[in-house]
Amino acid sequence: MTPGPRILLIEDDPVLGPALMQRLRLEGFAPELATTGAAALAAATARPPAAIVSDMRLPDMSGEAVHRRLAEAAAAAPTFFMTAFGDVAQAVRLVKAGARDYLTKPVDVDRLVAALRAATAEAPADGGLGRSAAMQAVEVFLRKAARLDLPVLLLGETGVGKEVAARYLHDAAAPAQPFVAVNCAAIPRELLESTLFGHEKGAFTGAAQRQAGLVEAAEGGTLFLDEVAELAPELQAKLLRLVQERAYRPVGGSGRERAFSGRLVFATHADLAARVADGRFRADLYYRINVLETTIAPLRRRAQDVEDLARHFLVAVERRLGLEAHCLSPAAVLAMADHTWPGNVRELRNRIERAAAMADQAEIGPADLFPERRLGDPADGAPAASLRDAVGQATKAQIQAALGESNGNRAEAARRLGISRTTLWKRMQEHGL
Ligand SMILES: Nc1ncnc2c1ncn2[C@@H]1O[C@H](COP(=O)(O)OP(=O)(O)OP(=O)(O)O)[C@@H](O)[C@H]1O
Repeated sequence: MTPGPRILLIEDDPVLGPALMQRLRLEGFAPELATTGAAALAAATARPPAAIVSDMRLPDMSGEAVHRRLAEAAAAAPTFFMTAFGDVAQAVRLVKAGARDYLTKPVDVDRLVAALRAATAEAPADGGLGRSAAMQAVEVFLRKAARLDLPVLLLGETGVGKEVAARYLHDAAAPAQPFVAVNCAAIPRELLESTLFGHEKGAFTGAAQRQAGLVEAAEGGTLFLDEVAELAPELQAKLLRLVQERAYRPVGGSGRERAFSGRLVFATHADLAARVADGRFRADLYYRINVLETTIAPLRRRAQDVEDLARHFLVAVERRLGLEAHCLSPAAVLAMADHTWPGNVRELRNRIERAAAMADQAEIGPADLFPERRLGDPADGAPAASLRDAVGQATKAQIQAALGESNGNRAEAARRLGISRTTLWKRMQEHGL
C-alpha cells in the first residue's frame, strides 16, 4: 500500500496535535506534524504537502504569516485554518487571501476529514456533472446562467449535488474569484447574522474590531447560501435587501450600507413554495431568488450517471488512500442500478469509499456495497447469520484484547494478532472500534 496524500498539520497543542495525527493516519492520509512556524516552513519546502491544516496561533509566528510565506514561495497547498470563534474575522481574511477554508474550534474532525478528502481528490475527469439527459440539461442551464447577473436557485433532494452545481456555475463565470459556501442551517442562529454580514467595531460586547462577514469575503465571486429555507425571518429581510439592492449593513453599522457585487446562488431541499404558503418564507424574497431556478434530479432518476460516478469515486479514493486498484463486478453494477439511493450522490460516494477500503478482493461485489443487506436479511437463514455474528464477536473481542495488551499501540496489536496493520485497521473499522 502506497502512502496516502501528505498532510502538513501545524499545531502546537500537545493534545490536539497528536490526536489529529492519529485520526488522519487512520483515515489513510500521510500526516506530518509541525509544532512551530519555522518547522512548518521547513517541512513544506522539503516535502510539499497535498494539503495543510494550520492553527492560527503558533509559538514563533502566526499561522497567517506561515501561510503568506508559503504562498510567496509558491509552496502553498490548499490550507485549512483552525480558529477560535473570536478569530473568525482573521479567518475570513485568510479565505479571501486564498486559504481554502476555516474550521472553528472545537474542530469537527469528521468535517475536517471530509474537507481534506475533497481538497486532495481528483476533479471529475471531464469536469462535467453527468452524462444523463437530466444533468446535461442542468449544465446547459448553468452555463447560460453564468452569463447573466441574476440570482440562481438550485433545488433538489439532499446529496444530489447542489453545491457541486453551484461550483460548476462559479467556474463557468468567475473561476479566479472567491467561492464562499455557507450552510445556513449549520451556523447557530445568533451567530449567523454577523457571520454573514460582519460587524462594526463596538457592535456588541467583545466586538473590539470591525469584522468582515462572508458576504464581503465573496465579493466579486459567488456567495452560495445552502439550506436557505432555514433562515430566520429577520435574516430573510436582510437577505431580501442584499438580493434586491445589492446592499447590506454589518451588525452595529448605523449609517453607511456596504455594496455587494458578487453572484448569489441559493439552494434548498425544502419545498419553498409550500414554506411561502404557510408563512415561514417571505413571498417577496422567494420571488426575488426564484428568477433562474432549476431542480437537480435525484440519483434514482439518473440511471446513466450511477456507474460513471461510482468509477470516478473509486479511482479518486484509491488515489487518495493509496489503495490497490479495484473493479466493480457486473453484479455490483446491477445492484447499484436497483438501489433507490435515498442519500443520492453522497450515499453513492460513501458506499464506494467504504467498499474500496474494506473489500478483501480486487473485485467489489454487491455485499461490499450493501453490507447491511447481508447482515440484516432474514432470508439468509438464522444459522448462517448467527455463525457470522459469532465470528464477528470473536474477532472484535480478540482485537480489543490485543489492543489492551499493547496499550493501544496498533502496530504492536497487529503483530500479536499476526495480521498486517492495514488488515487490523480494516477490521477495527468494520467492528466500529
Ligand atoms: N456530479 C458530481 N460529480 C462528482 N461528485 C459529485 C457530483 N454530484 C455530487 N457529488 C458529490 O456528492 C456529495 C454531495 O454533493 P453536494 O454536497 O453538492 O450535494 P447537495 O445537494 O449540496 O447536498 P445537501 O442538500 O446535503 O447540501 C459530495 O461529496 C459531492 O462531491
